[in-house]
Amino acid sequence: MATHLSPCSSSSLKQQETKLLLSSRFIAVPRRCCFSTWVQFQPRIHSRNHFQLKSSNGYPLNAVSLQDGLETSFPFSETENAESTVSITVVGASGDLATKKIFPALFALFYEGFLSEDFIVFGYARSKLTDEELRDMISKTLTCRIDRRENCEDKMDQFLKRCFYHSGQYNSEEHFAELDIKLKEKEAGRKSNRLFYLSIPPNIFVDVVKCASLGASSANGWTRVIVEKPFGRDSESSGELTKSLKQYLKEDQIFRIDHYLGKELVENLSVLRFSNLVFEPLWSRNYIRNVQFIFSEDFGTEGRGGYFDHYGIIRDIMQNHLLQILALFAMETPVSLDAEDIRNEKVKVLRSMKPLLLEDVVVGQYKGHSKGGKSYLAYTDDPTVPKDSLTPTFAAAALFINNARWDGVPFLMKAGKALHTRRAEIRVQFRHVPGNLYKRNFGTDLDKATNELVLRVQPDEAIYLKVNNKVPGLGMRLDRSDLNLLYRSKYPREIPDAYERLLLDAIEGERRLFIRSDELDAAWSLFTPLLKELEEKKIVPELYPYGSRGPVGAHYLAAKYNVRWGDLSGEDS
Ligand SMILES: NC(=O)C1=CN([C@@H]2O[C@H](COP(=O)(O)OP(=O)(O)OC[C@H]3O[C@@H](n4cnc5c(N)ncnc54)[C@H](OP(=O)(O)O)[C@@H]3O)[C@@H](O)[C@H]2O)C=CC1
Ligand SMILES: O=C1O[C@H](COP(=O)(O)O)[C@@H](O)[C@H](O)[C@H]1O
Repeated sequence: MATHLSPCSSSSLKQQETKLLLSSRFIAVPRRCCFSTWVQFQPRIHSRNHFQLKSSNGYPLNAVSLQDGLETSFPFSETENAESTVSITVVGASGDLATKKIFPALFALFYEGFLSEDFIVFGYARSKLTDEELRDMISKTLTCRIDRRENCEDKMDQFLKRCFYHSGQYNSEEHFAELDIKLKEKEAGRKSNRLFYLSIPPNIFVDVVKCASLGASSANGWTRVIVEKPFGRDSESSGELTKSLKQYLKEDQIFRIDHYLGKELVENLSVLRFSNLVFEPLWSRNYIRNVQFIFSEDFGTEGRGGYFDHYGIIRDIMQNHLLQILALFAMETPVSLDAEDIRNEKVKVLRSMKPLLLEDVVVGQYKGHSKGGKSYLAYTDDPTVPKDSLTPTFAAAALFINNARWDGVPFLMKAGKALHTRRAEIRVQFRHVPGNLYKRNFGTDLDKATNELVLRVQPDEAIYLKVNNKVPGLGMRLDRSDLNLLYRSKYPREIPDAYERLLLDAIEGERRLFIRSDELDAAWSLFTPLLKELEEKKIVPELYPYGSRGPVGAHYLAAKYNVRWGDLSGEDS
């Protein structure tokens, strides 16, 4: 990774700490440090400068050591940090994602002290709004942490004062040049670091990148662009998108976001695996019988039918969120926690996957249903969805990794809208105990006795391991229990939203949780042939009632590989 680190002895650390107390120019960074787990767990004497920014991998990061996309690089010192500004322009500011997720995440970062004193937020969209109107709109969706409400109103006011709006077309370089003038005014001659968040429909990504990069790039700091999914709809369109983006940006300026990578439990997956001796030795075909990645929502595509019908659940959830988790789950140990080392390992896994066959996939679509006196509309009842749409709102798939570690292990995925519950989890089912002495105590169904590790990503984050134990008392009755790390009991503090982590990482230049273009290519290579076949053969999805557990085809698919879906086992359903 192209970072320039300034080594620092403990005595110079002390000098800098003194400097810190004396000079108000250093305010921004120490506040960040106060909340850093790195500060809590890293030794104080560190070979790197301890005022450097902290990234989500727990290491301090020299965030702007390289002017991303510019030819020259320069070391980033605290002095420069104090004299530089960060602006975040949310393009598509009037939209759903921006108001629901991005502005609230920025506020949370500000509230927690993770944004420097000098940050600026700009909303950009076509809607004609004044600064005040933007503030009014945003203020409705800002929330305070449940457990930390002190000064929240004041903080909101302070945050809103740093938010501005510029109305413009997405394909007008001139309008972005006007934004540039406004940004420069706020930056007041300091070095400017600029982050653009593309919270807009994908058909205008390239227009915006072109106009923003030509009209509003930073002249003296970094310019980065967060791109929301979907990154194309198949290998070809994704390749074209990448090519077009790279006309205006370098790869290191592009931050392709997959917000599932910012979720707490997904972050914890690698920690669990690589920092516990009890798990890593088991992490292979020798002990793991199958792995399941499950996503379900208890609501349909209401309000997003127009978008969804063009993509479907495989592109919306499987090709990105679930596949990214699979790659993290199955990758070999990376050389280090550096972004490139981790992404190299993820790409290797993705490229080792067996082509996905139509016979290993089940698709479904929800139909209308009445329950408890309430009627739920079918997917095709949405006026923005064609009546004869074959777009799947549910899919299940069995995937395989052709490598020594995972040969023959089914990796099952299941994703659906309008199901009976909202849930995202990773389930690892271990093999049966060979020659189990207690076999007869379990009856004929040995599956009931296998260990299962569950990472519940949401809701109610938890990691639990199903183990067998003896029921206390005379005799020998066995039972299954959960060794349960329930986050709300162990860590009563509110868990930050995924967008907070990802925005902070983008600001700090940490790319670990963003998708590199070769990862994206590999992900599309896996799904594109299947998607084409589904569409060319006009495969009719199996209908399932709104609010049900999905099509029965998913059970047959699992059964084909001797698997039972863990979420429907009765214990956890
Ligand atoms: N909403 C969500 O929960 C999620 C969204 N995403 C992705 O994030 C991005 C933004 O999503 P979302 O906020 O829901 O999108 P919206 O449909 O709300 O669009 C965002 C803004 O873009 C402008 N816009 C909308 N349609 C068009 C159009 N056809 N041409 C030009 N401008 C248009 C509008 O602003 P104005 O008219 O003022 O210019 C709108 O406020 C998308 O790429 C989406 O796939 C990803 C994950 C979840
Ligand atoms: O990317 C998407 O994710 C959301 C689900 O996100 P979550 O964080 O609320 O679980 C999904 O509803 C949407 O269809 C999809 O585009």
